[in-house]
Amino acid sequence: MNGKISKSLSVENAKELLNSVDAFLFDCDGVIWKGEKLIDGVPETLDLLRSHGKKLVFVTNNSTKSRKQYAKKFHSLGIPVNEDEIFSSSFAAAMYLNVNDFPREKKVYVIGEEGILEELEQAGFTALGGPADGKKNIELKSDSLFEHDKNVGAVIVGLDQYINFYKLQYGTLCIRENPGCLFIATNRDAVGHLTDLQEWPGAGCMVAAICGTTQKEPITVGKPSTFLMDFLLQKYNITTSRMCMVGDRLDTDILFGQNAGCRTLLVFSGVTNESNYEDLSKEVKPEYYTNSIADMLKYI
Ligand SMILES: O=C(O)COP(=O)(O)O
Ligand SMILES: [Mg+2]
Repeated sequence: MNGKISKSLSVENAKELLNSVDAFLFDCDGVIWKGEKLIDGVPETLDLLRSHGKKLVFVTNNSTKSRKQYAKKFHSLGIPVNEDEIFSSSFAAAMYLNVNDFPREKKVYVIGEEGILEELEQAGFTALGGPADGKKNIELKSDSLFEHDKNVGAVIVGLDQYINFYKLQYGTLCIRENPGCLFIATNRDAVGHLTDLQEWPGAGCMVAAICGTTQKEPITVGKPSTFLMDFLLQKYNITTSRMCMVGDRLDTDILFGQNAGCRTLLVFSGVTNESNYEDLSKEVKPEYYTNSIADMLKYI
């Protein structure tokens, strides 16, 4: 909807949107929850949409969990969601290697958390790094040489609250010294609502660190890349023009929706709000915007 004027969601257009869409694609952080806390009215809204026969799908850039771990989180918050309704950037990273025939005898170094490791393992890949390297310290001594595995053929970088100098050196050496080593970013979100009260550094800052050391740009598999859309389309026989992407970030969620040909709805319950919207929406404009998905309860 670039170039067009964005509209505030209202009784009239919410009904039109509902009638012309078969699936709602929801971003998670800032739309469904903030950290461990559900956003008000979300379970009721999802129930309402399901009662109208809509398919609900969850597309998250947060790579710290696998699809299985996300399904558990949804259940613990009282929302019944199946693993196959979740499309996370951790899954995207493993699938990128899969569809590109990454050799199973090669290894993958992970700057990130458990979610990426679980998805790699499920896809049959051997991973190194991740949380296990979170407590490793470096001592910069004149005679010490940092050894890395020459068999690492890909480095995946995602959100990592335990990022350290050891992981930065490991990932950097693999990309710089192992011939053909891939540099994959799960996503490049600047910040995210990892807790309910404030925003925290997003995967974009971990990715930027490795861009800085290697002077290379990664392959990004999460939003706004439409890589995950192929998997979604394999599962749901719905044309993208009858899907609506709902998110709190313009440069990932809304752009992903637009890149894929979906309708788009921006919500002000996460990183974009009424005060920064004007500034942030210069390049990417959603079709609709509203305070929270719970507004649909009023409009539908
Ligand atoms: O927290 C992040 O990195 C982004 O996650 P989201 O795509 O669910 O908003
Ligand atoms: Mg979000």
